[in-house]
Amino acid sequence: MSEPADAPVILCDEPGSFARSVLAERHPALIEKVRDAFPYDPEQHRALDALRHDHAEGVVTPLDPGAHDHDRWQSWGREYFGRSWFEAPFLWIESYFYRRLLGAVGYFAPGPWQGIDPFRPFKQAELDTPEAARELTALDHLLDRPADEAADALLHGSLWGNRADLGFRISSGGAASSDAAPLVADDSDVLWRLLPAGAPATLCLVADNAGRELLPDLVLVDHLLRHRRAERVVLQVKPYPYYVSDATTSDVVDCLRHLARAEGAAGEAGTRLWAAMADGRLTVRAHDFFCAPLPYAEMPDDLRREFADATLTVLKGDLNYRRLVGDRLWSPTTPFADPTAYFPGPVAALRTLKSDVITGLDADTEAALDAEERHWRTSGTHALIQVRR
Ligand SMILES: O=P(O)(O)OC[C@@]1(O)O[C@H](CO)[C@@H](O)[C@@H]1O
Repeated sequence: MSEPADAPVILCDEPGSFARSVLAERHPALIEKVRDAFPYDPEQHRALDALRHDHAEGVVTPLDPGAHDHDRWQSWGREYFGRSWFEAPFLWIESYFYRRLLGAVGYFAPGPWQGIDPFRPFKQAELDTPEAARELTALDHLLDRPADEAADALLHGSLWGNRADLGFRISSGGAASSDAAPLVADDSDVLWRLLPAGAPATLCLVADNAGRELLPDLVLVDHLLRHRRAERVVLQVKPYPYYVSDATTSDVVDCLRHLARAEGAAGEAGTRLWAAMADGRLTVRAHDFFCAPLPYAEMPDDLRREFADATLTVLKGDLNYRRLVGDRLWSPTTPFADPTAYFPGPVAALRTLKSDVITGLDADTEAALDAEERHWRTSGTHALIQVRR
């Protein structure tokens, strides 16, 4: 079994590794996708060219000294500046890549492009797909079922919604789905015991992707509030665009509007959620730490207090999992409770597997996965619900 001291931090220099492929293939493709999606000016094109070149062949350079977050990144990245992008820890360099991409298109600098989300067209297109429409229509039947049965179905909808990750789809050739496989770990009974109906629970939901992941997340939130499994829900999103499709406050607004305008049960859920925002039962927060290149073990005190005050914190998605347990090559049978022992309150991970990090499997499951599929850790075809009380 791996201990933190001997579970190696994932770097990007290992030939053939998933982390290396993200840097070598996913990031350059994303730069071009963003470039094609906007009528950028010559300066923005030059900045994108420079980022692409540095990323492939150059070294990691610090932010411009005038950048609002220069000092923060200086302290987070001191040891990686001046080295190849491929020598940095995977978790750190991916966050820095997104920070630099936003910088290249002028997201942070005062001027006409300030605050224009370069990923917005992709996130919005998600909402208008026939698949998204079908998922909302299906709620008409689902929400008629007994509350516990509906709760389970909505929990799974939110879990598998995590496949709707646009970064992942850039490198998986667009495939977002296959039939849902049995979960590789399933603590959903523990999760439901932490949220019994009628108890005054506060749920903290740390969102991941916008669009087709956030819609089922919001429908789940509506169900928990409506059936009194939660008295209050705090939805934590990113303070700025990140990892392509991660949800920001604007994306929450887009999804709530989309739901509220829908027909049938989806529209009713949207109307209830709109009201829950107005009366404070549903709150949106966007802590800076959610875009930091750090594991949750290094969270600041104010966020630690928020998590400590929640009855349960649910972390959605693959990146949140990496940050929760640490972006390390754990032995898969390392108990989930070990690397999450520091977390200040009960915590659940809802995640489809899209990176090498995994803990909490039993030995038989690990053996079956190894026998069944070479890339089970990164293919996005497996999922888990893990809980540490
Ligand atoms: O957090 P999410 O949206 O579930 O997944 C993010 C992701 O696609 O991006 C990283 C590589 O770019 C991996 O951790 C993971 O595969």
